[in-house]
Amino acid sequence: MIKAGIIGASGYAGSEALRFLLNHPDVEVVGVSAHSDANKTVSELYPSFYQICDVPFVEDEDEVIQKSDVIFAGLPAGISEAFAQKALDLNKKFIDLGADFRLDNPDDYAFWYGKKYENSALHQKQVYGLSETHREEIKHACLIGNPGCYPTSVQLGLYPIMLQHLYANKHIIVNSASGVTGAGKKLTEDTHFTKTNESFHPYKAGNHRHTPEIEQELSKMSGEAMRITFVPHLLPVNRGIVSTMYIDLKEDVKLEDIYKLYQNIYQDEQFVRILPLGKQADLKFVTYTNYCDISLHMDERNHTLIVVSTIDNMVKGTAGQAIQNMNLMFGLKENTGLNYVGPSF
Ligand SMILES: NC(=O)C1=CN([C@@H]2O[C@H](COP(=O)(O)OP(=O)(O)OC[C@H]3O[C@@H](n4cnc5c(N)ncnc54)[C@H](OP(=O)(O)O)[C@@H]3O)[C@@H](O)[C@H]2O)C=CC1
Ligand SMILES: CC(=O)N[C@@H](CCC(=O)OP(=O)(O)O)C(=O)O
Repeated sequence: MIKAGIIGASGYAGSEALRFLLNHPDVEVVGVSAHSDANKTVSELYPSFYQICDVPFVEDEDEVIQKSDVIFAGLPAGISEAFAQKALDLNKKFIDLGADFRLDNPDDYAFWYGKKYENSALHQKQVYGLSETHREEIKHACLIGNPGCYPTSVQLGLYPIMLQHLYANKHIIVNSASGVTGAGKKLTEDTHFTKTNESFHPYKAGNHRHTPEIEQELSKMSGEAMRITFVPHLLPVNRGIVSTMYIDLKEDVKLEDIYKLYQNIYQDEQFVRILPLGKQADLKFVTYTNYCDISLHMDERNHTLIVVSTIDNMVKGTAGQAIQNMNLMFGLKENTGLNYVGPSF
């Protein structure tokens, strides 16, 4: 059995990782940590765990790190470095659900997150954890920067286009909408029920911190410096992301050929489903699952491809992705513990 621990386990990302790990046949959860809720049991904080996980959160992250073979960190940006270093010193594997090991360029991290990489040597070991595009590196990694939720949906939606250079220009417009769990459990003025319910609005338009992560990875896929204009929106649902991407295509590229290309590139990927032409990706059918559903559409008049990509931000966008990566790191079948079907209605 793999011994797994979660630090920052009282947050949304950490508790979602716990939900999946408890159902994983090859994992034993050996420790969970939290600060404000230290000494409360998991089920006191989250009643869905009642009689399933009644252990208390401990305050000391080191205790969890020492007991575990793999540590999942669901912490705010800027505090994972020291924990990751401790884990690696003890030959453990570390999967960071936050943004501290995603960006290759320290200047990008400093600019977008307002913090510096303190331990440069540690960042040489980081591997970007989008399983479908970095599989071989992930298998040998000890330190994973699990992708952001929006970047996961966008990259999976654009990967075939990037690989085949089907874009007419290197600038792509991306509109995304996320459920409110994306903002974490801490209540803010903008996440009050009264403010989100029956509303829908953009935020951080053209200025969201996932922009450099998306550009970094699209550029690696295409081998060219890609740029995006990214506009996230807050959707009054608990879970789910819908990303809509608009790509001006090279001449003579047809929708049917693009559909075949997507089918071909994703044919062995269980968690990426290319919907038949004419169907529309819908977040309802991926919620609570590790699936990413993609639909393809053509604006014929402007020769613009429209790609719609949907995921559950808490699963393929966070915890499910992290467990998919753990499976790869430990040589398990990649879908172990992740075979959930979404709701029918
Ligand atoms: N929600 C989502 O959809 C996604 C989240 N992520 C990332 O995952 C990480 C966690 O996000 P999320 O779960 O949403 O956030 P939450 O605010 O829900 O949880 C944060 C967790 O971190 C703990 N924490 C806060 N400050 C400290 C500290 N100084 N030292 C130790 N623990 C601390 C909190 O515990 P306590 O309050 O007890 O201190 C809590 O357990 C973030 O980096 C986020 O960006 C990534 C992808 C998607
Ligand atoms: C709806 C909502 O607020 N979403 C969050 C997503 C953040 C997130 O999860 O991003 P990291 O993993 O990079 O921290 C946001 O826009 O900041």
